[in-house]
Amino acid sequence: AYPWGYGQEDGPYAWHKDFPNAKGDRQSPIDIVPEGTVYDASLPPIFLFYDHCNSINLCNNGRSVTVEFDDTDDRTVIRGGPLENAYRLKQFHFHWGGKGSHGSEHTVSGKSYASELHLVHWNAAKYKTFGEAAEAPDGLAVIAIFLEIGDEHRGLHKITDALYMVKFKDSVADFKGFNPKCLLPNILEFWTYPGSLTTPPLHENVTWIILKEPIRVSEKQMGKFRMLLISGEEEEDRKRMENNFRPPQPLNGRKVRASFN
Ligand SMILES: COc1ccc2c(ccc[n+]2C(=O)c2ccc(S(N)(=O)=O)cc2)c1
Ligand SMILES: [Zn+2]
Repeated sequence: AYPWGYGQEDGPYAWHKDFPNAKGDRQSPIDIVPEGTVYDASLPPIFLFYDHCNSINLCNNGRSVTVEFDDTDDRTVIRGGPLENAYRLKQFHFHWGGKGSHGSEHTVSGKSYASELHLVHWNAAKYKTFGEAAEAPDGLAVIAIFLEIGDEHRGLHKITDALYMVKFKDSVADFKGFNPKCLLPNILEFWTYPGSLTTPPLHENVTWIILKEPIRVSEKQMGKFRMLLISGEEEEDRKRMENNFRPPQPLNGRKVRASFN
């Protein structure tokens, strides 16, 4: 398949050549303008049933670092918010910058955050596998959490202390027993809108749920993400994994609803 990335030649501005969805009318991320969102009092709160969740491994796929979950039963699901039924957690991953406060994919009134965490869920009530859901119109729901620089985050330590195990592209390491509930902010107020995957294949089948409250992580913790490489162990020119974010895309009249006033 077309080797896409985030560089000058293979980055977001070139993806349309192999992934026509890139110029679709419901692409993600977007710039969220709070004054332009609609407060929807009928939106139920979002519920994360993560108590029996268990992570399996940590992977460096050359574009991001992901923590994969056992999604063979309904032990780790989200419900409520804009969702018609339960969506099952499949993986989470991050997008980040090279330094400072750039790195998030969604922005709020043009403000970027240092990083953005995506908790990727699939509609297990209607589809049998993630792959099937990933091709279906109501297949995916992603919860996005902004990371800003501040004190170190105790929950994130387990991840940043394990990143050295997956330094190179296509490396995988055991990573069991991690529960991402510890990465949630205190308040689960959110914006929601219909969008897409923010990486190829850019499928336009994602219900986005963006938490308004960021979590704080230290510069040192962010630095450990930037030590990851997009190059494989055997390659001589080592390239860092950083700035793996897609810029905001046209809203095209989509409605962004807010769960709060
Ligand atoms: C053929 O169908 C697919 C579907 C999904 C694929 C994928 C390849 C890479 C990542 N994924 C993903 O699972 C994926 C990609 C992007 C995101 S994001 N950044 O949360 O929008 C979430 C999940 C292929
Ligand atoms: Zn993502």
